[in-house]
Amino acid sequence: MSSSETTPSDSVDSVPTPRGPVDSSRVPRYAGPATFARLPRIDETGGRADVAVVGVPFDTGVSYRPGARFGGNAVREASRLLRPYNPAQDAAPFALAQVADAGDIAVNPFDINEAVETVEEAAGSLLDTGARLMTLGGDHTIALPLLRAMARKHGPVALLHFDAHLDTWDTYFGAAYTHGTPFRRAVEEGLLDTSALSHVGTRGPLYGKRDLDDDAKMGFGIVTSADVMRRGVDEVTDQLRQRIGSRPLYVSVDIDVLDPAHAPGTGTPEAGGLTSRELLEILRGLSGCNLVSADLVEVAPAYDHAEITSVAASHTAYELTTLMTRQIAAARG
Ligand SMILES: N=C(N)NCCCC(=O)O
Ligand SMILES: [Zn+2]
Ligand SMILES: [Zn+2]
Repeated sequence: MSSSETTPSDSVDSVPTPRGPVDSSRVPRYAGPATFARLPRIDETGGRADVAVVGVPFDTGVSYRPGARFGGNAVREASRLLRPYNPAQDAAPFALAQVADAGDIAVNPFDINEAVETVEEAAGSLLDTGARLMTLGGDHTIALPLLRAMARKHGPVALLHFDAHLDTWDTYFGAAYTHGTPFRRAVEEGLLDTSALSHVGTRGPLYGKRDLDDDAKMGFGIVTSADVMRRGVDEVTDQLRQRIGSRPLYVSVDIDVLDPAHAPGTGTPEAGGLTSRELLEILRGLSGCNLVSADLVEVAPAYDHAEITSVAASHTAYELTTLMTRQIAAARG
């Protein structure tokens, strides 16, 4: 397929021209194995990527429906339809910097502690090459080792967390590492800049009012899904941007932030969520933020229909990737 990939012409001095996606006008987009957006595998770019898309097929941390271990590959399949120019951000993301698919991290499904260590190590190795990460989960447990790797590189990071759930609960069945607890652990470990923590899209029943009190004590601000509906995307995005400022920013998107009408394929669905249009617009509004890496988690394709969820997820990852490549290109001048 290498003879049919798009070859962007606007290379920057001393930076190799990025190798782009397979050209879908010459090779049918449904042909061949799936990589994210039909981009090259990282072994096809000499192990080099400015943004590495990496899968984490792991769902041992879930409290309800399993299946997010298949999420990354479902997103890759759905991403075959993405195109090289992103009009909403006026950018050709894969021409601005090298985005490559780094494959999957092979994590132990029978041992959460070991899995968490494996993710941290693999993420750290990719970050050490200079890449930013666009991680495709997997359940939300993986945000903890990803944030450990981020903090090691950047120090405590600002967090923008899109999710129906707080994910700052303490333990489930006595277990500290679950998909409902990563951000409490991250605060406890000092991985986050507690002056810039926001949940967006929060909704649904809680265990008690104390969940909110604990969350606020950790430093989180909450923009509920009803806030997005009442105040609108622009006002909410302005507020989030002010809170983030120029800090290194990590974005974690749990696909259940979307209403089940927009993302049925997930393990812990909650009614009354964001539309995919709202999510994509808020993300686009982050342009200029110092986005150091992002994850997209909790896609569970067994509950999906007509790829509704994985298509929304692929577009979410596309907007996040575009933000990162724009920033990389701007820094190169
Ligand atoms: N989907 C994520 N990440 N967390 C949901 C935890 C919901 C619960 O079982 O209380
Ligand atoms: Zn959630
Ligand atoms: Zn979550």
